[in-house]
Amino acid sequence: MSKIEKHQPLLKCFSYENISNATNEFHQDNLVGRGGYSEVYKGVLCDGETIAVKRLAKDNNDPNKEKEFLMELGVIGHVCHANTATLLGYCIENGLYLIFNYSQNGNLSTALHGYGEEALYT
Ligand SMILES: Nc1ncnc2c1ncn2[C@@H]1O[C@H](COP(=O)(O)OP(=O)(O)OP(=O)(O)O)[C@@H](O)[C@H]1O
Repeated sequence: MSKIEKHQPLLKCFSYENISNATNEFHQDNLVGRGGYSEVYKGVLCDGETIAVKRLAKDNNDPNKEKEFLMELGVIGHVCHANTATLLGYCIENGLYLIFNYSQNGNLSTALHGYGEEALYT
């Protein structure tokens, strides 16, 4: 059992084939956003569920990026809010990936800034 499976037993471990098929091999048409160290792609799973796949940029010069990814997995995995996308799982094949349900509101930051300060307290 991997460290991730041990600490996040409720998260699904996706195969690379699964997320690659869902995003049409990470086609540029499916690119919906860029973060500080990642790219986010929209995808559709076989069962029709729409997902957002956050792909950690391949940058071997910065070991902190992998640490950040694992931290996000740990923190977001426990956050539940109407305006946040739910973390469904991860993939650790051919890179590092976080899989969220696709949210029209984007991510937590977009939701908070988009809806004003009161969103922080509701
Ligand atoms: N679950 C989601 N559904 C739809 N769009 C999303 C989702 N998650 C992220 N995005 C889009 O991707 C963009 C970048 O993602 P995000 O903001 O999570 O990266 P970041 O946290 O700013 O940067 P990083 O995590 O790489 O440091 C967002 O602004 C949003 O447009």
